[in-house]
Amino acid sequence: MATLVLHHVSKSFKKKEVLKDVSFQIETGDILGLFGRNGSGKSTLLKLLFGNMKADSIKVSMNSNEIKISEVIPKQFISYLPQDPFLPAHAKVRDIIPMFHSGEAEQDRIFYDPQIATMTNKSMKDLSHGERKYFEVVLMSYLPHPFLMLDEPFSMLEPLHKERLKLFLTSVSKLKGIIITDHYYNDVLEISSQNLVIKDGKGHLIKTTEDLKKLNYIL
Ligand SMILES: Nc1ncnc2c1ncn2[C@@H]1O[C@H](COP(=O)(O)OP(=O)(O)OP(=O)(O)O)[C@@H](O)[C@H]1O
Repeated sequence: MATLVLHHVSKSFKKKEVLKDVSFQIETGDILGLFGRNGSGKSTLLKLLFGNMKADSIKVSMNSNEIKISEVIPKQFISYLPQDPFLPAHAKVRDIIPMFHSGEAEQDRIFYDPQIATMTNKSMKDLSHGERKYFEVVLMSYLPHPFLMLDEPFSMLEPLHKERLKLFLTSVSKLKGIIITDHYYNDVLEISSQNLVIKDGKGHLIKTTEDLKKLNYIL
């Protein structure tokens, strides 16, 4: 069982204060849904936590010990799927799997996933947006990191892939804590155990779609 606590993160871009005060705590077994309108700071929050963008202030604890953000990647605390493509365009799916997973069992799980088995000979550039997303999520999910952050994993997925991915992420969450930000809020709410809306730079814990209305995320 692992616990990740983010205390009071803040970030401004020049005079624009995007995040003023956002905190949360997640544990193995949790799926945290992260919502907010376009430009509210969701992707920024994930980048600050991963360490590929510098926060103005941030405090993170892992299992009650404060950690440095610079430790997140080398110590394999959190894996992160960014919104934009990050895998080499000309590399084939079958060659990418062993780049991320040296264990035979993990490789086989990914190779023999029914959706991925049909694309192993294709290069990343030849996958559709939905095929690429599905592959990236599965690739990241089998990493050993106790926490996983997914930026828009459901974007452009066909309904069948989306349903499969929800089942898959629910099973992955038994072994790790997951943070998902996605505007497909109904899909996220279906599998999440906690939900946070970022509005005016602050985090608001919510429970229902009614709360999303109150925070002007939906009508
Ligand atoms: N590197 C940067 N330099 C300047 N401003 C930035 C930078 N990155 C993000 N921003 C600004 O910070 C704000 C938050 O951006 P962010 O991408 O985190 O929003 P988001 O909530 O993920 O939005 P969306 O739902 O559209 O993906 C936006 O106004 C954006 O323009």
